[in-house]
Amino acid sequence: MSLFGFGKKNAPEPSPPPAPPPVAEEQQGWFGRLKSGLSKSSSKLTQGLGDLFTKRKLDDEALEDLEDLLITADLGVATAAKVTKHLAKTRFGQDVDSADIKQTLAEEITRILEPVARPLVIDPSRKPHVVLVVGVNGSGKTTTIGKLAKQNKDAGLSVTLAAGDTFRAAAVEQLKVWGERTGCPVIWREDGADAAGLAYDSIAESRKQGCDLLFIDTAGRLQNKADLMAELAKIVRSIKKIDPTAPHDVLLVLDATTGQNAHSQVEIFKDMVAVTGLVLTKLDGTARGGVLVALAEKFGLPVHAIGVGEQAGDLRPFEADAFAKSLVGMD
Ligand SMILES: Nc1nc2c(ncn2[C@@H]2O[C@H](COP(=O)(O)OP(=O)(O)OP(=O)(O)O)[C@@H](O)[C@H]2O)c(=O)[nH]1
Repeated sequence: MSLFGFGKKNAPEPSPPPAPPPVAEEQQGWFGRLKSGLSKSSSKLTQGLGDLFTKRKLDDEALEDLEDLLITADLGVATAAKVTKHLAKTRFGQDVDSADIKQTLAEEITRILEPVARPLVIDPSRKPHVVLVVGVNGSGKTTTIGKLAKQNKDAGLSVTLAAGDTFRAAAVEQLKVWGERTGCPVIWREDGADAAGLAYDSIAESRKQGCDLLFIDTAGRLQNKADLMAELAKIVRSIKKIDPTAPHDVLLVLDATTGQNAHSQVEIFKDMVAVTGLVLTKLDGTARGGVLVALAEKFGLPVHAIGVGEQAGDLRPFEADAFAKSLVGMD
């Protein structure tokens, strides 16, 4: 069973996987990494809460201060209003301290995140299950593909990578490095080749090889929105010519350090292509991790995975409760 929750049918007998670490140890390790990854985001909130609520009556002024703090922590106006409204209903007039607020905050954030915390489900019987990966330059698309390829390969699936960013030789090279690292074949063309043609060929080739899962990387030049839109539309048309049911997933990779700018990226890409889910990267390098909560509240798109570092193990399925607790700095 993969970390990303798929089942495998008609597979050749896999070699026995290395013994996994005990579940508790493994989860603790990830929770520790998640917590330290989100420490910049959580310390902003924790410090703010500590300053506001040493011991304080929850009156209108306190609620207003809290709402402002949540907005500055990138949780978004709607989420901040929702959380403070809930607190006003349940605790108004009571003496509260920062631990009380953290607890309630974590519960509210979990409630908001739970509906969007959904793993990427791969159906290997599609041969291949096609995942188109989109996002602006530098958001972490190629790295995310590499990490997902490794995890799925380790789980026993055959995985192919297609270097659809045919404009940047460096992007193709980077994907080839991940291909070598993970032992996954990479389908690529010379600079400037037609990305839509490459996408078509990569499905044909994956079919021929009986490959379970295909990731198609794309260029993300937002400098010219019309060109990018035309290119993505052409890629999707081309994919559908060979498999009308594909792409089976369209992942939008967002760099969390861009904070509120992530909202406009979702709007723009949703206009261009039918985005089915999000991956948020670089949550380790930012104090703006709260933006994930605002995105969940606003768009309701599934968040499949989050990245808290550059190593393959630093991308994991998104879990609402662990994220909420880490974000508010709880153990
Ligand atoms: N700290 C940190 N760095 C990350 C994470 N994910 C990706 N990166 C780094 O971000 C940089 C950009 O990632 P890429 O995968 O090249 O991004 P891209 O979207 O493919 O970029 P283009 O190829 O320019 O379109 C690389 O240096 C990655 O190592 C993460 O979760 N945390």
